[in-house]
Amino acid sequence: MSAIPLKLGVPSKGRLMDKTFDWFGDHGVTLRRAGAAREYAGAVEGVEGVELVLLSAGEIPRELAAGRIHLGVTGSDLVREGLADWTQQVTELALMGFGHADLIIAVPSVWVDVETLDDLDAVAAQFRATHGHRLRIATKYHRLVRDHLRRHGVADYQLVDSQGATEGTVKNLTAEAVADITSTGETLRANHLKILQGAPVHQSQATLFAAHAADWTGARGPLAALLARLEIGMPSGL
Ligand SMILES: Nc1ncnc2c1ncn2[C@@H]1O[C@H](COP(=O)(O)OP(=O)(O)OP(=O)(O)O)[C@@H](O)[C@H]1O
Ligand SMILES: O=P(O)(O)OC[C@H]1O[C@H](OP(=O)(O)OP(=O)(O)O)[C@H](O)[C@@H]1O
Repeated sequence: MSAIPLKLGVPSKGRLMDKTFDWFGDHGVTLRRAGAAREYAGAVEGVEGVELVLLSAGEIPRELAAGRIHLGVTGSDLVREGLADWTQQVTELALMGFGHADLIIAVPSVWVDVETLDDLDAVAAQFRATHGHRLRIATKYHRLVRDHLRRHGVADYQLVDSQGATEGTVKNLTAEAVADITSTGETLRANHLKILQGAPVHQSQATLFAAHAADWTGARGPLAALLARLEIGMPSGL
């Protein structure tokens, strides 16, 4: 059997999976899981030469960077966080219009004097003098939050790693503030946190990416056919 030239990585479960399948279906390309329900293999109907690879949304940035998949669907936040210099490693082919979430910074609602990043900066300097350690911001988005705070001149803080239930860290006294994804805002409200005013750190949505490091020999034909079905222009430089 000859190797399938173009590999398309899509989320295998979680929030983005069903909507990814629907998005391709709406564009005339049927993605189908192959084999048993728990087998992470699949087929693409309607375009020749495209193999479906089912992966966790969180792993897709790494697989793109390594060139093990040619195309991948994942949140724009995960690519920016996971890949240093992401524009050198992938090209955005389509913003898919679902999986919207904002990466924001939030502080306790009772901090009535803190509404903006400038206020946070002022409080952070005071905090260090009073408590003997820097104000702690819990997050799993280290790269994006550091870059954002650097751009806004906030320096007197430390990040503490939180890979889940991040909004609980303030109540648990392991952080004073959080930086996390929100969509409805319910988790923040339930944990008595408020979002700082101003633009979010990042506005994320599901995005179709192409990998620069993939072997495109033999894959450009299937890519052209797939992009024609999706009504996306052929990117330069692949
Ligand atoms: N509350 C939310 N509402 C909408 N989108 C969200 C929300 N939280 C996270 N997301 C987005 O969903 C994507 C992550 O999806 P998901 O949690 O399914 O992936 P994951 O972390 O790789 O999960 P797993 O590894 O368990 O499969 C991210 O791009 C993120 O921005
Ligand atoms: O604004 P909301 O609609 O309330 O959604 C926000 C929550 O959703 C995500 O958590 P997820 O469910 O992925 O769990 P996690 O704590 O493991 O990150 C995110 O980390 C927030 O905690």
